Amino acid sequence: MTTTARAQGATIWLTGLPSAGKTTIARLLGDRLKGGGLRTEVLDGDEIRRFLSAGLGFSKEDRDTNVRRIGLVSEVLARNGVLSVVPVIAPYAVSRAAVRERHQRNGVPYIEVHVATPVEVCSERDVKGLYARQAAGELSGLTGVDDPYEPPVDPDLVLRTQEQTPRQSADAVYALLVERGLV
Ligand SMILES: Nc1ncnc2c1ncn2[C@@H]1O[C@H](COP(=O)(O)OS(=O)(=O)O)[C@@H](OP(=O)(O)O)[C@H]1O
Ligand SMILES: Nc1ncnc2c1ncn2[C@@H]1O[C@H](COP(=O)(O)OP(=O)(O)O)[C@@H](O)[C@H]1O
Repeated sequence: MTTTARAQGATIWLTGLPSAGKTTIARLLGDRLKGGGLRTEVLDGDEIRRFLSAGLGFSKEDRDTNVRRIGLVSEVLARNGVLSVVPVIAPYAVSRAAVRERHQRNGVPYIEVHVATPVEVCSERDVKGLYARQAAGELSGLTGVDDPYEPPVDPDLVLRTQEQTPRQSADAVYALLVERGLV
């Protein structure tokens, strides 16, 4: 088989706070990529926590392990020609750097998108009710509230979703992929 630019995979990692918009954007982007006939996977963080990362919690160590595992799965997919979209918080810079470095070492494209929705907006959206539960004292260690989120220092793209529709956010990621010759 001849390798063409269109057969090149990549990891597209969407990092950000709970309710920032990662899943919504990943699904819209995934649908658009699949609709264009491209091999695409959206790695669902919740599903991974049920299986591959079953038993892991939300300590720094467990989150790091979770992110590195997902990074490896995504890299394997990407080096086999899949556009792998990863909507996972990945709160620690060191974990994200480890995933990026592995990709770079192995020549696999890696795109980091910061879904940079402010915590005030995320807590208003509160899709899963986590912010309310934290405020009610029913949950602790919520990313961005009483657990760290280290914002990416040099992401490939920053999305200010509070100023965009979900479609506009997904289109911005798609445009970056076009610019990088990945679609
Ligand atoms: N304490 C705490 N902090 C953050 N998130 C929490 C927590 N407890 C449960 N959840 C839910 O689990 C989802 C986060 O899983 P991730 O695998 O993306 O997180 S991590 O990268 O390992 O930190 C995350 O999903 P999203 O809301 O889609 O981001 C939450 O719904
Ligand atoms: N520009 C945008 N991009 C993504 N989501 C948005 C945007 N504007 C509003 N939203 C809304 O924010 C919520 C984000 O939820 P979700 O995608 O589950 O977040 P996360 O996966 O980061 O926890 C959804 O209800 C979505 O409709």
